[in-house]
Amino acid sequence: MSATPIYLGVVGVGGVGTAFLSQLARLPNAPKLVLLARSSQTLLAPAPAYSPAIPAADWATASAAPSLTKAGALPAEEIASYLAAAPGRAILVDNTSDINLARSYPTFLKKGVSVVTPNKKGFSDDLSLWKDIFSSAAEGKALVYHESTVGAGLPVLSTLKDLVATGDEVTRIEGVFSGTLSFLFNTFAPASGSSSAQWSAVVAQAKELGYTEPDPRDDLNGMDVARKLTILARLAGLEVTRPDSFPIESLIPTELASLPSSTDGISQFMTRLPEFDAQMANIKNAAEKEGKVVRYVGSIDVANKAVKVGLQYFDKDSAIAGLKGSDNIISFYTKRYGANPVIVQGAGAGGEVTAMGVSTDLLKVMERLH
Ligand SMILES: NC(=O)C1=CN([C@@H]2O[C@H](COP(=O)(O)OP(=O)(O)OC[C@H]3O[C@@H](n4cnc5c(N)ncnc54)[C@H](OP(=O)(O)O)[C@@H]3O)[C@@H](O)[C@H]2O)C=CC1
Ligand SMILES: N[C@@H](CC=O)C(=O)O
Ligand code: NA
Repeated sequence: MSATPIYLGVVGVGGVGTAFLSQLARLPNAPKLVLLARSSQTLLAPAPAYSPAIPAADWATASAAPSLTKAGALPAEEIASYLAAAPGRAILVDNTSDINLARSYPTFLKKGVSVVTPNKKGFSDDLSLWKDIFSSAAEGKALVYHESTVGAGLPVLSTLKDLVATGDEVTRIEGVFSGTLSFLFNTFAPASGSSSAQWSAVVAQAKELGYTEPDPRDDLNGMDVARKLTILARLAGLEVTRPDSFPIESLIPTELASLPSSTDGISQFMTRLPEFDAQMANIKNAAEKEGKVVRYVGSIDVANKAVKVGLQYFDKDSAIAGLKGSDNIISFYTKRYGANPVIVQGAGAGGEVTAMGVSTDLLKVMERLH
């Protein structure tokens, strides 16, 4: 472990952020938490001493302490300058799903501030941003880790990176990449037994359990899966230009597609979704008529540069049909492993398991920073 003092800024204290802060409080040699922000408030350890630090275990109570500086939302540039000026190495943990914060990663990295995040946006948007993030990291001698952007805390990106780094050739990646969609279909259309659950009620349950994106429409419209496949495809060597550069099957009823992307739009969507339960029941019944179940899956055919995201029927005794809860299953087919893929499987959504991936990345950055 590096002897250099390490200073941490955390943005986002929702489901993942809160779980991360409680894991941080239990880490041995935890870095000093000197900045903590949510959408409208920022808490800072006063510069130039960057002391006292914010107690991770008790940040909500400590936010009233006069020894800490309080501010409203700060521009990303200001957060980057504050962290870069700390008397040691600094790390930003972005626990939001904000594209604008993600677009400013190059600013942090060029200033030498490393980035750890479960936020998919920066790594799955324009290819130019992906390239900018990694060249800025090299320029600023900073590190970027984003394991929880695919499969939450499951070792998906580390497995793929290890395969590629050791010279294996990845030919195909396929599976179930959404914890929310896995939970929805496993509950709504189970492979064994039957379910009378309505689609909209299960969507509300997934949101309640913290599996969905801050806007659950990002799960139901397939974009969350498309973003994950974009990240995997890029790590496997494909230059995917954008996450919508391939066909994506949406489960959003057409009648609700134009609701605004605001908080009000989310609640209108959730309120009106039950009107369309029959549409999803028809999809479930059509699969059942063939003795199968329907699941939402994705695949990357590396040689043919083809990415696919959408619904597919599966035999009831298949591994995908038999998944439980929010489980993801990701199969890597490679030259070295031949016909039997490397498979990573387990919970693919939820605050604690996602935060575990963020904490693991934080430990890796702390070990590797000089
Ligand atoms: N939940 C899961 O299972 C998984 C989530 N992820 C990713 O983790 C990230 C967080 O998800 P989750 O915790 O569920 O989301 P939540 O909606 O629960 O929390 C989001 C947090 O980000 C804050 N926030 C949003 N925009 C900004 C901003 N511009 N500046 C400062 N703070 C901001 C919100 O502030 P406020 O509190 O003020 O509203 C809130 O605290 C997302 O990128 C998601 O894709 C990845 C894998 C799994
Ligand atoms: N909303 C996402 C969270 C993890 O990436 C999902 O359900 O998979
Ligand atoms: Na992961």
